[in-house]
Amino acid sequence: MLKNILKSVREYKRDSFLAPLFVSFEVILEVLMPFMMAWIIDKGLAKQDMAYITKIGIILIIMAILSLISGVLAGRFAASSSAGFAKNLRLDIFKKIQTFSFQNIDEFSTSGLITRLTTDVTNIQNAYQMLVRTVVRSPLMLIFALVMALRINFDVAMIFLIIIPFLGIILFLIILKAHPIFEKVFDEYDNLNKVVQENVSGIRVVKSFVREDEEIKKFDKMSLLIFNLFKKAEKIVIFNNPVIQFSIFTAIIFISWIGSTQIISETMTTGQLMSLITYAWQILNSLVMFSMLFVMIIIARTSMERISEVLNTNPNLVNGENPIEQVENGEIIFENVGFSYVDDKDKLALRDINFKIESGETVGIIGGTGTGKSTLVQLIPRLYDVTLGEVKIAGKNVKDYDLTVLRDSVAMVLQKNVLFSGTIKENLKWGNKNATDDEIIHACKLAQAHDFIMSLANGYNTVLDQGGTNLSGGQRQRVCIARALLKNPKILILDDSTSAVDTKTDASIRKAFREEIPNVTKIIIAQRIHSIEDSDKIIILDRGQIVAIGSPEELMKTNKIYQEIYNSQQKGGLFDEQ
Ligand SMILES: Nc1ncnc2c1ncn2[C@@H]1O[C@H](COP(=O)(O)OP(=O)(O)OP(=O)(O)O)[C@@H](O)[C@H]1O
Repeated sequence: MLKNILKSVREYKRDSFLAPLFVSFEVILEVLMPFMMAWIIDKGLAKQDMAYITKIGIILIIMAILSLISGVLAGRFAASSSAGFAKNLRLDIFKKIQTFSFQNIDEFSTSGLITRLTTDVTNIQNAYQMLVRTVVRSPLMLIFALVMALRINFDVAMIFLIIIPFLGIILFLIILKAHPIFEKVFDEYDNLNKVVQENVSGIRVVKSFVREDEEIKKFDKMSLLIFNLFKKAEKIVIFNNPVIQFSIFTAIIFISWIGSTQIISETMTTGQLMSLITYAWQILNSLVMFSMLFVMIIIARTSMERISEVLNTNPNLVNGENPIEQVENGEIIFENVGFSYVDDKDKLALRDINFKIESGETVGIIGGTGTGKSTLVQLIPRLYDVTLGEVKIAGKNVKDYDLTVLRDSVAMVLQKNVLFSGTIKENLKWGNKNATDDEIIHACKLAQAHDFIMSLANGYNTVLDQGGTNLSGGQRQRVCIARALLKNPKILILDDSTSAVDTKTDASIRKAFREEIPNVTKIIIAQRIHSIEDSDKIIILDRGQIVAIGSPEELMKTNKIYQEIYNSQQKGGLFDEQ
């Protein structure tokens, strides 16, 4: 886990090495200073030797300045190495997420991935910064101060050898108890992010349903849960400070008591006692720092586990060996296809799906909500892989194609398609980054988007807000269709993508498709039967299975479900027109 994450340090290895190096200089100087102060007291003051006091004083000042410079440099390198490491780590996670399949993303959840990219990386950054400064500083300070103390007075300094292992055990117990709670905290962070993400992206719906109070309550509940978990974890963690303080103050009292009796009996000098007390403080300091580092490591360990989960996940949709580099035509075959979102053959969202679509055909898919229409079409460009059976395009299993080639040949306008911030033209160019203005206009004309785009003050250069919220639902759908057309696909799938477009424009889009792109296989999922009644074939889905398949005329004659839908919508249509 650690190795995998530390790979992201890369070009910041030098700074990560320099920080502890300067920390070591700082520690050596800090530990030597009390020793020399003892000389001033014992040798200089006792003999009233001003020249000696001045000489050692000047050396001490130089050492203090050098220690300060080392400290500043160590801080600078620690900050740059940790910030750089975090930057690389974030990029590595982001890159990995780009390789994920829909299924991988479902497993982690979008909010889970956002927490990993933000909070978790920040935790690791903080711990790393502390680590490069403290990992050398604390043990070095502890060992040097201890050695110096033992050198001054072995018997008195023995007290530290009892206290340090005692504190080590306590710290270990604290980690053991606090770690599982921090783990829970981060899971709750995922949920908090989910609430925020849902609320912010759906703020218009929240407002139109006057759900602000409920949303605030939901958020408050989540925050309170995190607060309580943190409190619980901190209650355990906070315990280490008083324990350390108590132990060290006991040591200082003990040293002062023994030390003063030894001064009286002239087996110890005042300077030595003063140095011993300073070393006790340094030991205290390094233990406190060490315990803080431990707390950070407990938090960071949870974050590291969560991040390495992402980094270690192999995208479950990858190219096979020698992938096919070209899709010949738009013929689609489903053979005994079954699909489960949870990869469980007993929980199939689609079962026994068999059909053939000839290249260039227009096929409509209808069925009630949740019957598997979107699921079925997502198997064509391999957004998900089948659980059972095979999906073939132009006679070859979709798994045998190069993924990029496959997805370039299958343009899909998803039900929840999004536009990104940028101009309309930039969004359209997602379909083909080399598209000329003429090609863009042609695609927009086919999608019946050109006229409304031209009516905007800045035409194709109109800047869209995030999600394209400054366009109407129907306008957004048409831009998305044009974007898909620009890919020059062999197969075009519209997943309920004209639902917000008026019936007349919808008919014009279909007419344009028929006339202008006759060789492209078109699959249209629709709720309105009008949107598919001129298809070559219609597939009716019910509870994940095909219940009928045939031309609209055949179905009208033979299929009860189709007749019912047709008649009910026909009535609705007449009613609308009255
Ligand atoms: N990402 C997912 N993870 C788990 N289950 C899912 C996921 N997406 C859809 N499902 C489930 O699969 C089934 C089919 O959903 P699908 O979206 O294909 O239906 P649909 O016919 O397109 O519905 P609609 O017309 O409402 O869009 C539903 O029971 C749904 O709950």
